[in-house]
Amino acid sequence: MPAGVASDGKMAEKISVRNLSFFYGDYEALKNISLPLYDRKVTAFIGPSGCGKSTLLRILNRIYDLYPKQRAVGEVLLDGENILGPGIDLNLLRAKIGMVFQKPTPFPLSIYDNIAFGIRLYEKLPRDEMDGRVEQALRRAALWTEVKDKLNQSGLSLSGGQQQRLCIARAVAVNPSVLLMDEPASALDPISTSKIEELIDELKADYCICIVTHNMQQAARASDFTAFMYLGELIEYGVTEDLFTAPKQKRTEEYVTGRFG
Ligand SMILES: Nc1ncnc2c1ncn2[C@@H]1O[C@H](COP(=O)(O)OP(=O)(O)OP(=O)(O)O)[C@@H](O)[C@H]1O
Repeated sequence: MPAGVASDGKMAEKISVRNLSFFYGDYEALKNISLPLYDRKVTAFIGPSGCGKSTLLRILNRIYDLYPKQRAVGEVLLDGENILGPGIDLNLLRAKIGMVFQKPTPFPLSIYDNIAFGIRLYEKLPRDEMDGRVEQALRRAALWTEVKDKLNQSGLSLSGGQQQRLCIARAVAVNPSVLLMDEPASALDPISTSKIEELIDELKADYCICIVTHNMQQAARASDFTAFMYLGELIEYGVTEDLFTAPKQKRTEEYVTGRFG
């Protein structure tokens, strides 16, 4: 059976978001959202500023848990298990669901240790195996040839685009099954942006990828499915090409054609 296909021949639903609402204190930032996130596909979250895209992404690995007064209601099933429930090991969850932020955030460590640091949290490996894992992660993030001769230099010495690929390498190094990306290319120049988009296209062979983007062309180019959100509601979800060429909702059409937002 091909990867990413369930036993009944359908695409495998890696994450199922079900009746999800989210509150910052009393403010309801997400209202009863339900959608599937398929394995080995890219899903883009789009919508005008403040519609809840980042909030939705941040629920998927429970980053909101770090903040008091933030609360999710509903279910987010990862391989059938509700990750919003009690008793979830958050470190394990964040190893399974990696996250890449808008601004590259390398640790102030060597390139090598940026990758090894995360692996050491979960596994104790002899040096030669660790070397192999670091190389593998850097290759996956299309960075190896650029850094292989300077692994001991600081991650902060790299260009912005390289730093972002280092962060992607750091996320994939712990063998996640889902990658969340919050506007991963918005701080980068056009060449670095297209490298990140190419990389997303390669990585989707192995991961379920969710990407928040303000860039309509990027969503259209890089994603298989798109969710259009507005004021905390999911207005429309579907195959990216359909949503861009034949949107069902008027507000989706206005947004994707640039008439508002
Ligand atoms: N820490 C917070 N405390 C209170 N309200 C918040 C907080 N973070 C976000 N919000 C509110 O929740 C709503 C959704 O915000 P969110 O950042 O998810 O939107 P977004 O679609 O990602 O926006 P942008 O495209 O501008 O990043 C907004 O109304 C925002 O003001």
